[in-house]
Amino acid sequence: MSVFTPVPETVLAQWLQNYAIGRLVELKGISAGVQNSNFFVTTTLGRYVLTLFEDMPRAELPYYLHLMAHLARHGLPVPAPIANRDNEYLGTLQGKPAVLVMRLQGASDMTPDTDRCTRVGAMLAGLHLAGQSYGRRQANPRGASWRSEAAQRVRNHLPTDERALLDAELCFQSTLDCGQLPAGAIHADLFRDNVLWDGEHIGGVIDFYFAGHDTWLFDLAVTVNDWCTEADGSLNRARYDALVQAYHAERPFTAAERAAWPGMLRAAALRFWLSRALDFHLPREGEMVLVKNPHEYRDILRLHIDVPAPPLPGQV
Ligand SMILES: Nc1ncnc2c1ncn2[C@@H]1O[C@H](COP(=O)(O)OP(=O)(O)O)[C@@H](O)[C@H]1O
Ligand SMILES: N[C@@H](CCOP(=O)(O)O)C(=O)O
Repeated sequence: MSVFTPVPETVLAQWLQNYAIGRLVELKGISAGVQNSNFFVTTTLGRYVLTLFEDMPRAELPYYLHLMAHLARHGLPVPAPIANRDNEYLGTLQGKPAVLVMRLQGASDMTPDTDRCTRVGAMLAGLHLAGQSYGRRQANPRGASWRSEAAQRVRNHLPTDERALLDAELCFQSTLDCGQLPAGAIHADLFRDNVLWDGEHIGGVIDFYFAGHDTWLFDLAVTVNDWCTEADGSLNRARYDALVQAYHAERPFTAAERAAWPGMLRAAALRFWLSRALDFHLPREGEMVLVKNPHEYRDILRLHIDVPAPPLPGQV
């Protein structure tokens, strides 16, 4: 369920007068997603998605919206936010910060083949390169300091074996130096459900609300952990090779990145193990939150420790 805040049609019709996109034809709540209230909005001029931000700080929202606008301007299939008549992306609706973005074509694919992994790898490299000229900067909200803090909050709720795994992993992560790795604006949550396929093409990349400044390699590791793993957490070699080679062809890896890769896959697995374990053990009160299985990411982490992934392509 993703409509936490209802929006009556009469209220939206009035609110749309702040925009130049015609009159309201249809409003429909969207049943996917876990963070915000989302609606499909059709007007006499086009199709849009309305998002009401439920608990994200208003001050952080311009970073995400301007990043989406920047990437769309660079030709990436990212929903461009719509400016209102005051030339602002962010408005207020039902007391919540609210934005309209373009509705993109397509549907997500939870069982992608190697061709789709190739396209995602190439698109992610393009997203990183286009992000180099983005002028704003905001730290990855789920970066290294969040991970340490989240680990302390969840640690005592874990069974003994998981607590030992967490302590050992935090200790390992604290030895890694990411200072030499190329960094910039990253999506940070490029899961299969955040990519819409329109035939063989990527019709849309959505949900930029975990984006931030961090290493490009972290973004790639998040993507590989979701797109290239089997149900037991092991890597699917064909999808893995397709995705990382396509990325490398657009934006070649550096030596420092190749050295950091095994640790980065672990950092990315830890990030989602922690957020899911927090949602599981310390659910946010009063919200209808879809809790995803934390064990999936605990197991991906364990497998990266036991069976390091094949090296990234490039000169040794
Ligand atoms: N710009 C868009 N174009 C088309 N569909 C979209 C767009 N934005 C969101 N959606 C649809 O809405 C659903 C929920 O959006 P999402 O951003 O994942 O929500 P949440 O922020 O709550 O996790 C997506 O699965 C997708 O079906
Ligand atoms: N991709 C994350 C959860 C983030 O939820 P989203 O619906 O906003 O993408 C996970 O799988 O844990």
